[in-house]
Amino acid sequence: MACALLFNRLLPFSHRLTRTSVCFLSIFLSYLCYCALFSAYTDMQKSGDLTPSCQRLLPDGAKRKSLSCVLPMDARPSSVDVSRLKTKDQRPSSTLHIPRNDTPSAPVGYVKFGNKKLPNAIIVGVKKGGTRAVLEFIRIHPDVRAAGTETHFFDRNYDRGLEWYRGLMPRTLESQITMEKTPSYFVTKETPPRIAAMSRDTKLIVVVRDPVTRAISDYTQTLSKTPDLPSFQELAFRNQSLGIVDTSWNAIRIGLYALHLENWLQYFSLNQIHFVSGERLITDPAGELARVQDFLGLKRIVTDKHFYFNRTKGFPCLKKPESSGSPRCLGKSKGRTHVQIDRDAIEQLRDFYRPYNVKFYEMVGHDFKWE
Ligand SMILES: Nc1ncnc2c1ncn2[C@@H]1O[C@H](COP(=O)(O)OS(=O)(=O)O)[C@@H](OP(=O)(O)O)[C@H]1O
Repeated sequence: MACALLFNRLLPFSHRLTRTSVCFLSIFLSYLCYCALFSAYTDMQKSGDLTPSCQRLLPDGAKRKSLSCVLPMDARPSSVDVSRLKTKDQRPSSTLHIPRNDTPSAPVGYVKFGNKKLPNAIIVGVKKGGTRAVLEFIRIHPDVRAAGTETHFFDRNYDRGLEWYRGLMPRTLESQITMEKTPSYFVTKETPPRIAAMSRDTKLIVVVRDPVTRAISDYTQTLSKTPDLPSFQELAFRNQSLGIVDTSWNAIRIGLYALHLENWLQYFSLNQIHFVSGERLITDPAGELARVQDFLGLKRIVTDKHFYFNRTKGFPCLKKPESSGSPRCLGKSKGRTHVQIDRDAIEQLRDFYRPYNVKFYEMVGHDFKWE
């Protein structure tokens, strides 16, 4: 418009026809330029040419710390072939799924790498053995990601199917291990064949603890939720004066490790199962974690420098990460003061468990020294 007015004032009428043609021509040329630019931009989006911004976050060698890749919000396709990412380590398993509005927790401008995979390793037990500590300690390893809650898939939720189970897992890069822990698996008869049906290569971790202490810990937890529970002795013995133990009580039954292990060995070989000492996990967490990392085929990254002994808690806790945050101890339900049980009852239970413990030591080739 401004162009037309200017021309009207400055030039005589005879030239107006030519001027109008020039105006139309320039509008038409602008339209052509706009079309060409727009189609090039759309092609770039379709081809997923997002490499430059991802590469800034994923330099060679920066293996898997960068789980997010910053993309401009207006250049986000729903699923992008990441075969263009330069190195294998930069690539998630097959496709880069970029969530849309169904991930409200993701910060604006960020997308997540990786896929949800079925677990490669499961902490299958034992209840009150120290399973939470092992999971929380191993998951600080950059090559490990874990489901936060106990899924109970193989014992209570099996009917929901493997896709439901997979949906509970965190996203992982191809090189990362997916883990979960559900301590009741170890004593559930159906679990070993079900895990074997998912994958015979699944690595299994069992955190074991003196079965007498474990039973008292289990009872202490139940009592905290059910204050009118009968006494420990009433539940543990059918006849205490005759020393007859009630093996139908779960708190006792769980500690018969040799019996449960026999069931597992029908489906898995011993070298697929790693036993963590619940006692040493408290006195030497770094040593136990070194063995767990070896078993999982991981570089020993979780070491002494990650732990400190918290005197108030009476347990090892995780040190403050370098970047930010605060030191982390497990919650109040871990490391409770145990209910006092009389010495005779404890001695009777030790006598009861001894042959089962010895059998267990023989089976696994390690003496846990529960005396
Ligand atoms: N670092 C650290 N901090 C706190 N607690 C620790 C730690 N390492 C091992 N433990 C022991 O873990 C016991 C709880 O075991 P679980 O996590 O397997 O319990 S549960 O089955 O998930 O309820 C818990 O048992 P209780 O002491 O009887 O409460 C602890 O003894």
